[in-house]
Amino acid sequence: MTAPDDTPERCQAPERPRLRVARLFRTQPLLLDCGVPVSDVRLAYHTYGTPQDTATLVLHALTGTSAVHEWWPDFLGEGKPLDTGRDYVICANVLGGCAGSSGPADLPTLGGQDAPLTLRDLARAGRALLEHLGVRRVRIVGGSMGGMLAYAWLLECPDLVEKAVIIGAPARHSPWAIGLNTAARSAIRAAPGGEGLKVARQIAMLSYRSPESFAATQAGQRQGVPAITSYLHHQGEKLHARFCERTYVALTGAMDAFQPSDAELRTIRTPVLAVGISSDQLYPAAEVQASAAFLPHARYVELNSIHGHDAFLMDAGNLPEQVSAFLKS
Ligand SMILES: CC(=O)SCCNC(=O)CCNC(=O)[C@H](O)C(C)(C)COP(=O)(O)OP(=O)(O)OC[C@H]1O[C@@H](n2cnc3c(N)ncnc32)[C@H](O)[C@@H]1OP(=O)(O)O
Ligand SMILES: N[C@@H](CCO)C(=O)O
Repeated sequence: MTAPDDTPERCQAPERPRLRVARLFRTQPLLLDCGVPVSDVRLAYHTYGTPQDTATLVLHALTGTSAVHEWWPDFLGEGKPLDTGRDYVICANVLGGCAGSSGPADLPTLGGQDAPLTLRDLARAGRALLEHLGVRRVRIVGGSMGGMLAYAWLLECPDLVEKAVIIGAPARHSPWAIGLNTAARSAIRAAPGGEGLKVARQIAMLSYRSPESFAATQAGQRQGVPAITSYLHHQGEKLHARFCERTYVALTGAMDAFQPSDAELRTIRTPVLAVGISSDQLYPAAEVQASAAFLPHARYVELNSIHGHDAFLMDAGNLPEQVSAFLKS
């Protein structure tokens, strides 16, 4: 990863993707929904393509980063939905994240605890980044947490959003999703310092794939233990090496607390493409479809894959073509 800088790239097209950091809310603080004001917020971001005043904004998943080229190669590039030959593509690590943006350790506390963040807080911080970059209108594309955050953008910044693609995400968390996050946060609180985060990732991984996916990829033994056991340990170690437990608690808390009403969802006038994933155990396709049904201008399509929730990242099928067609329409 190259060193970040805070220079908006107005005059030249970037040669290689580069992490930049914008410093926002330096004169006027961001007032979080919990009532705490935050000044001098850092948002780390990548841009792709030539700067324009209309952009495509990518909203990453829970443990994602702004480096879309690293995690979504099927979607980013010339002729792809995030068309670097035609569009100005922006992705920022969310407020509260741990990939260059201001995270819980940088933010003020509330009653001695990390100040709770909301998805609307994250959207408001993102809006300030767009202003910093001179962007007036956006098409937004988000998967998983990024899809829920897209709902927050549609409610918080309807004036900015031209259209939205919401992949593998409901408008609000079900008891099932909150329950999984509760168990993950309990693990972190029971074993702070890393071991709990590893267990949290193991729990989450079981909801990100499917029984059929693991039967296909993790049958049998590996080094004397069931392959799935060794796989989950490996995934726990991997997340521990790249993620922060306070961010995990903050972002899962923000997702769980986001509960827009049916009436609020019906006010969304923006055209939306909602995508369910046939084998999603975390956010069942029917739940994604039911959320989209509240939106007056939503179309629903389904990605068929055995690989569960993570299919949008690893087994996208013809979804890139469908997203391209929607964004160009
Ligand atoms: C690649 C990145 O961009 S990660 C940084 C940014 N992260 C994000 O944006 C979040 C979104 N990305 C993700 O969640 C993930 O990267 C995904 C879903 C796209 C892919 O997950 P992966 O873990 O790479 O894929 P998969 O489930 O196939 O696991 C492969 C890994 O498990 C290891 N593995 C597979 N089976 C086993 C097993 N039985 N025992 C031990 N290890 C195993 C592989 O060796 C490989 O390890 P490595 O990643 O250290 O090379
Ligand atoms: N696997 C993705 C999806 C989570 O929703 C991540 O780790 O962020």
